[in-house]
Amino acid sequence: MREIPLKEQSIVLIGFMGVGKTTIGQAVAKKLYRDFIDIDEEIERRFGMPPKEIFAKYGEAVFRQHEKEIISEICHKKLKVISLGGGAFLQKEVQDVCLATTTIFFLDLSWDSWKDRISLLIDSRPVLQGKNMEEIKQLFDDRQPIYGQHHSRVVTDNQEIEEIADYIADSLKLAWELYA
Ligand SMILES: Nc1ncnc2c1ncn2[C@@H]1O[C@H](COP(=O)(O)OP(=O)(O)OP(=O)(O)O)[C@@H](O)[C@H]1O
Ligand SMILES: O=C(O)C1=C[C@@H](O)[C@@H](O)[C@H](O)C1
Ligand SMILES: [Mg+2]
Repeated sequence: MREIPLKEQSIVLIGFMGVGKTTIGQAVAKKLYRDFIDIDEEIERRFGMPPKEIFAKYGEAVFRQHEKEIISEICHKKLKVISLGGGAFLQKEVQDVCLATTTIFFLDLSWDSWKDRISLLIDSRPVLQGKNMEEIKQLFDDRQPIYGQHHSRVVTDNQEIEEIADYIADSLKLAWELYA
């Protein structure tokens, strides 16, 4: 398959759950006049239920299989901004298809900042259910290496959503100019 030119590649946001992929992805899409696709919302639309219910009714493996298939399909589309779910990059096939077809930004938030956000996440994120803080920290640490494969890393501690989105949009415009 022919390589997608840099400027036309979809932008993919990765990172641990709750770092802001969905929120920031929406803002980046607006700034770049692109369509926004959130993979969790896409899975929810196709199943007619949110990830938490899919996990409870069908199990994580079924969720991951659909997540992988949907990402493989959507990454080949041009000119989108795509936010993945926090665990999507656990799958090698997802890493490979995103690296080959898109420009990937890793949203990097420290544990100290992330833990202050937990009340916003605890009810809706199935992988946090039933875990104590120590176990959640372990999950946070265990998952960091999977986000190591990316094209650009953005440290998001103490940054407003709009500031992060501006940074991503501006750095993309610079890269498109430099590598045109
Ligand atoms: N930079 C930020 N500053 C303050 N709050 C933020 C920031 N980014 C995101 N949030 C808040 O954190 C919460 C989680 O954000 P969001 O749903 O975008 O995370 P996510 O990375 O998409 O998570 P998931 O991996 O579970 O899909 C939301 O309530 C959002 O408003
Ligand atoms: O980090 C995870 O494993 C997940 C994050 C969410 O975005 C959802 O994709 C789902 O709740 C699983
Ligand atoms: Mg999200």
